[in-house]
Formats: sequence, structure tokens, C-alpha cells
Amino acid sequence: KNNPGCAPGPRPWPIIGSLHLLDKYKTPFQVFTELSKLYGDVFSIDLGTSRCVVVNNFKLIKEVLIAKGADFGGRPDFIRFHKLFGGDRNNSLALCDWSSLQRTRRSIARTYCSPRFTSLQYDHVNDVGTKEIAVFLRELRKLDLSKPCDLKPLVLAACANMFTQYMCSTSFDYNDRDFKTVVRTFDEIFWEINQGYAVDFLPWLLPVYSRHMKKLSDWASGIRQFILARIIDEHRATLDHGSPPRDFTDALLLHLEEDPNMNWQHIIFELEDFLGGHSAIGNLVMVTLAAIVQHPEVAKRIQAEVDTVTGGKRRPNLFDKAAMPYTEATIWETLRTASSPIVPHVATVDTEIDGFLVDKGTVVFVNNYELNLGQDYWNDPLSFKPERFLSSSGKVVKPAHFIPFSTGKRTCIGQRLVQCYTFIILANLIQHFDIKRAGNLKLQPGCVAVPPDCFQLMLTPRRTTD
Ligand code: HEM
Repeated sequence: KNNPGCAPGPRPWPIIGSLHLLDKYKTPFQVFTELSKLYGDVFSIDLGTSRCVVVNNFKLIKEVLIAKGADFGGRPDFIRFHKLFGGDRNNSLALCDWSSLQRTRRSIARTYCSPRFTSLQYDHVNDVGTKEIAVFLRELRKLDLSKPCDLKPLVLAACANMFTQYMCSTSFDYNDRDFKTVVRTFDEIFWEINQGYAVDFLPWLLPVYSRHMKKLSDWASGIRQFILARIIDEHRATLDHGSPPRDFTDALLLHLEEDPNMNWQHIIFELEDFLGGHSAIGNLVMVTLAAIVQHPEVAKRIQAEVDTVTGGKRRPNLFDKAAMPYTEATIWETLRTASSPIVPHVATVDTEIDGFLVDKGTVVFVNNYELNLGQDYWNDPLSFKPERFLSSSGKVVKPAHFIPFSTGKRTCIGQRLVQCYTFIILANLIQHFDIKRAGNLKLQPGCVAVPPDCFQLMLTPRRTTD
């Protein structure tokens, strides 16, 4: 029964609350939109043992994320999140509660993970990306392209190398066994984090999930061993305390010595977390390709754009992005239609949304699916149309309600890297190949992840100068 003053919502069943309602559509966010028509733009819903509130329109979403961001800085206490981060989700940047430690971790990351357009870091991102693209294209040429190919492992390896080179000044051979395993494990984790499980809301189901939980802990420790042995050890041995940091890894190690609040675990987890970001980009590239093969006219327009900008004589790089608005718009349109969920927030104090009481500990779901695909926000929202992000003068424009990386104090730290590396990979792939589908494209709505073993694609080389 709802407390007076709390937002209305469906009457919960014993034990499971309203969990059974979430199965009605392919994504829980579609269910949230349906329920908001019955109960209003902010409604309460009990999911298992968790008291939750769902916020469904842009005005109220801004109230939660910006105006009252300080009241909603926590994250849900799912057991899976603890297992993935050495037994404590507060080791994770995305899944921890807000704290002064989190403020420090975000600020160390900012210089490296949010490079500004005119900065040296931005040049460096470009340099790393374009060098790795050369390796990636060489690897692609080794494949038998007369048959459908598994592009995902190569895309992920390229993304992983862009990240390790940029953040740790090192990269790996695509056939290095340990590297391949770690890239695959990161991808398994990315898929895992994008799935919802009953045990998140019904923790007493834990014994049923014991093997699954062990798998998560094992994944995490495998990754940690690789990062320690193949990246951090060397950095520690060659760290020059008198010089500016060479990269993000150095910056973290130097910070460890200066800041009594940071310990060794924090450093390793922060590096691990950011390196893991490459999986998000690799998956976004795959989802973008899935959209493009279903809309061949989009690939044609990207090819026309890249051919004009490069004159067909060189590979595109980040400094071509401003002259390739359609390619950039295609990435935004993919982010809109894929509609990756915003990580749930949690109220850290007793507070209110739109005048309704929200108790401390309440999980808050931000219904960004509605912002991305709702009739009230877009014309013809279900169609894939990159040009919706282009102004009449051909510049990229994004409406204020479009927040694929969220907004406010917990906004995505990796969003600039996402825009840079997704652009480089996509522009180069489409420049060099005609890409067609080769069978069923397994895609999950409301999700920017594709399964670790996903669809294959047909790649036909175009006539280019290299
Ligand atoms: C497809 C690409 C990506 C998308 C759509 C995406 C989206 C998001 C969203 C929606 C959030 C939640 C913000 C909130 O709770 O209000 C988030 C958080 C975060 N993202 Fe991303 N992200 C992507 C890639 C990346 C990458 C590549 C990195 C790292 C380099 C990264 C690092 C983070 C971190 C550290 C947080 C947690 C911030 C915090 O809780 O304080 N993300 N992201």
C-alpha cells in the first residue's frame, strides 16, 4: 500500500512486488511508459524488496539529475555489482555511491577521458586512433572476405588497443592469447551489466545464482591479473616522480602518493573501469553497423561524405569530423534508437520529486527510453533517420531532451572518447568496405550491447588508395 504523499503506482504482489509486470514488453522501459499513462509521470513501483520510483518526462528527469542531483547520487545495491568489483561495488566508478572519493576519481579522469577539442590530449586521441586503424585494416585484410565474417572480436581488439595505448602507452598483438581473453571477458561483463536479473531485486534467490556469481568474480580477477602483470608493473618500474605524467596510468600512480584517501585498490579499479569502456564503444560500433546494413542509403551517404572530405586519397581522422556531420549524426541516431538505459540512481536522503515524497534508499529509474523514442519528443520516432540531427545548414544539432550519456553530477565520463573513437572506426570501415548483412541481426531493444557472439557481416573491399 502506498504511503500518503508518495507517488501512486501499481499495487504490489507479496514477495515479488510488481516484478511480473516488467515482462510485458521487450524492455522494462516500455512497461514504464505504459504505467506512466495510468499513474502519471512519476510513479512508485515495488520490485521485489526494492522500493522504486520511475520518472518519465524531461522536466522531472532534470529535477532528479540536475536540480536535486545531490539527493540522488547513490546507486542500487545489487549483489552482481559487488561481485564484479572485488566484493565491493564502491570500487566501481559507475556503480558506487557518491562520495568525496568519487569526486576525486572523476577529477583525475577528466583530463584524460574528456579531452577538449583544442587540447594536446585531443591530438593524442586522434594519433592513437588513426595508428590503430591502420593495424585494424591490416587485420581485416587477412580475413577471407568471400565469406561472412565475425567482425566484433576485431572491432573490440581495435578499441581495446586504442584505450590501452591512450591510457597506458601500450598495445597488444591481436593474436596475443591473454589479450584476446581479456577483451572477450570485458565484453562478457559489458553484456552482463546490460542485463537485468531477478536476483537484483530478490536477493534471497542468491543460492540459485551461486555459479553465475562465481563466474562474475572469476572474470573480474582474470582482468585484474592481466592489468597488473602486463600494464601496471612496467609503469611502476619506469615512473619518473619528477616529470609530468606520461599518461592516465602515471597520473593515477602519482596521485596514489599524494592523496592519503586513495589506496592501491582504488588505482587498479579505476584503471580497470576506464579500460573496460572500450567494450561500450566496440558494441556501439556493432549496433551502428547493424543499423546501417538495414539502411543501405545511410552507408552510401557516409561513403559520399568520406570520399568528398578525403578526396579518396587518405584515411579520415578526428579533424574531419566537423566536415562529416552526416557520419556523426548516424552515431547520434544509433544512440537514440538503441536507447541504452541510464544507470539507476538512489535517493541518499528523504526527498521529493514533483512534490511526491521519496524515501532515502528509493531506487530511481530515469525513463530515457521515453526521451529517446517517445512521440512527444520526435517526429516519426521509430524510423532510423540520421538527418533528424542535421540543421537546415547541415550542422549537427541535438535537442536538449536528448541525453544518451545522462546529465548532472553522475553524467558519463567517457562520452568524448565514445564520440571520437566511434567516429574514427566507423568512418574508416565505411570508407574501405561495402558492408551487408549476412543473416539474422540479433539485437536487444533498449540496449547498446550485442551478445559477445553476435551477428556476422559481409565485407566487400571498395577501391581505395590503400
Ligand atoms: C556507448 C557508449 C556509452 C554510453 C551510451 C554511456 C552512457 C552512460 C550513462 C547513461 C551513464 C549513467 C549516468 C547517470 O547515471 O546519470 C554512464 C556513466 C558512466 N560512464 Fe558511460 N557510456 C558509454 C561509454 C563509456 C566509456 C567509453 C567510458 C569510459 C571511458 C564510460 C565511463 C562512464 C563512467 C565512469 C560512468 C559513471 C559516472 C558516475 O557514476 O559518476 N562510459 N555512461
